[in-house]
Amino acid sequence: MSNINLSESQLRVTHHTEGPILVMASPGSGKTQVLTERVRNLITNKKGHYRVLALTFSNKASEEMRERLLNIEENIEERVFIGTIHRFCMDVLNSHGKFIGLSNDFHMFDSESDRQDILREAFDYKPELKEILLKQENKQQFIKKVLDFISAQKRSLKAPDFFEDKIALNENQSLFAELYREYDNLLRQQNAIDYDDLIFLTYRIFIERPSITNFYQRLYKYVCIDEAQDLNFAQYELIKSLCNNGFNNIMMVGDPNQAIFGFNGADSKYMCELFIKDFSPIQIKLNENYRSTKEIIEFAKIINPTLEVHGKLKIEGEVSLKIFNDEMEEANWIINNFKDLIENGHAQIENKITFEDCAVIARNKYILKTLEDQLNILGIPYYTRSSNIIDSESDFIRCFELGTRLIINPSDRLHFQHLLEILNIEKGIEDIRTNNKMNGFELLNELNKYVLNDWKEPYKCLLHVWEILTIERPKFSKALKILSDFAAEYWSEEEEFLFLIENDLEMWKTYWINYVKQTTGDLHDLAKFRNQIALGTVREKINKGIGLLTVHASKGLEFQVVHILGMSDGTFPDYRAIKMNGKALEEERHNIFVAITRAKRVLYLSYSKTKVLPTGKKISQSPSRFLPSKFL
Ligand SMILES: Nc1ncnc2c1ncn2[C@@H]1O[C@H](COP(=O)(O)OP(=O)(O)OP(=O)(O)O)[C@@H](O)[C@H]1O
Repeated sequence: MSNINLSESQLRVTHHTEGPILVMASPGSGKTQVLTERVRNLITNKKGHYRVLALTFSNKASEEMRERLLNIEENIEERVFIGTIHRFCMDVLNSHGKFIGLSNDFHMFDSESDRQDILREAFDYKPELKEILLKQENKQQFIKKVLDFISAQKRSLKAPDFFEDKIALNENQSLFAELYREYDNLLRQQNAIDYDDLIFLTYRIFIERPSITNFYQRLYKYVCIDEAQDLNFAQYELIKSLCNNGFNNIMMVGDPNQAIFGFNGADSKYMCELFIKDFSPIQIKLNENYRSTKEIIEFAKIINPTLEVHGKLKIEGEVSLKIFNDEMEEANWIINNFKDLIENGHAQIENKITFEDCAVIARNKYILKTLEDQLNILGIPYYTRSSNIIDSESDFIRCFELGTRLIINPSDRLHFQHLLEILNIEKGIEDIRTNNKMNGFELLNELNKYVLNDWKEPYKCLLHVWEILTIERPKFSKALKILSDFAAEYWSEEEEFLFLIENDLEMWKTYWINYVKQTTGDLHDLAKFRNQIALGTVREKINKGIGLLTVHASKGLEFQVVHILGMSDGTFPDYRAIKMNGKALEEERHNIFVAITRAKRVLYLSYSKTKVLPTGKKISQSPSRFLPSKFL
């Protein structure tokens, strides 16, 4: 049991067991807290062989919930699935993907560049399509447009064949529909799926295979969904398809004022309107704020006048606006202020302040660049929370990584091509390319014949390692040790090169350790490991130093001191949203609302009167329209 005394309304939520429930609550009111406590109650108080499905919005939120629950029992995973909706879908597809034609060892093409390469291949496939691409003035933009279209279709749960009998399509729509079909065919030929497929294909399983849906309903007696205001159509329909046939122990928790994923098709109407219409849940509101000081809550009310919230902290706190001449002055002030707070403390914060208590939040990561550069120069610790998949930086480990992809999935032509590019092999491999009878290791072994001088020795080591990963159960740590020993000797004179390799190996070691921690002994499997990397669940969790966060990455977090920089019109709110107005501008208001409500005690906001654009042009800036006039 946690040592927090829950309020009466919070207890109503945590003690609720049967039937649907909707908890709509403001920032800092304890949504995550009650969700975790309810899961704890469900798994400790009830008897029977069921599990709880707790779906969170980010890996970070799952980790937090898992950590809070770990003190109940060690094998918490046996009683509850805690993870993102994408991770849950990955599990369903791993177990039941074959019922909709996926092979057991399917692979996820996780990066945007992989998707672009597949689409380029689709253009190459038919001369008439290639011609259309060649005619485009901005090919990159066109490719992006097609990929956005494909994503949008998958998010609307429309398969390529949806367009087949549609006579009314215009020329452009027919072209995009054809590209969608080709793109999906190419993915499947390579035994791969993309990120959007996770939801879409799982939805198909639940719709097309009632016996599987029924199995999940019996397994998971209770479904809990955090940050439900950010569900999109496909995610909502997926949850609904899982909870059909009278299964209704579903809980949604969220705050419509914090809906900030509109660009992803998310809309709080799925929680606020459709969930109510489809499930008739009991509704509980939590309106007490346990996080922030009075001044911060007052400021949040100015940004969002509809906010009904009662602050529980008696402390005043501080909110102030700083105006600077340029971005460099702004960055230096932030750094000096943090140094001062750490050295001398703050009247509104009783304990000593550490770098980890402080965060800087911006509308997007580019706004943080000047500050990040300065922190690097001064050697001040900071971390960012990027959602990007990090590739190995050294060619040697990148080859290792690409080879392991081929071991998992020999049909993966895309990454085979990337491997050829690094090894600089252009000719002579047609017979390997077209031979689809070889397994991954045989393919890599065959490639050995074509490896050129500089790569001969390193490739021999790679082959040895790949063989270990193929014939034994994956001894991943042993493989990394062999690579490390080889590199230390072979590149002993090339310090810089060796440094990159060691860094990459360190990263892979962490990934593997985190993966092993998350799975039970005999399930370790290279394909599943690769897919967890793609989902970001095994990434290194760094939170040492000052947090440098975008608004989206700051979701659900809290800090003693928050500094929001770049508070100029056009930056925050973003100029595109200003142009679009309406819903887009309203979502910007949600963004600023999320950012300010991360602060517990002290909140600084700032903007600079001038800014230098990437073109080198200097422009002047005016304060954000969201800043209250009493501040200016
Ligand atoms: N009853 C309570 N008494 C004291 N502290 C509480 C109580 N409920 C929650 N808290 C604390 O308040 C803070 C905010 O809680 P939590 O993160 O669960 O809020 P939230 O509603 O999920 O916030 P947000 O939507 O802004 O992310 C946490 O530090 C939590 O431990």
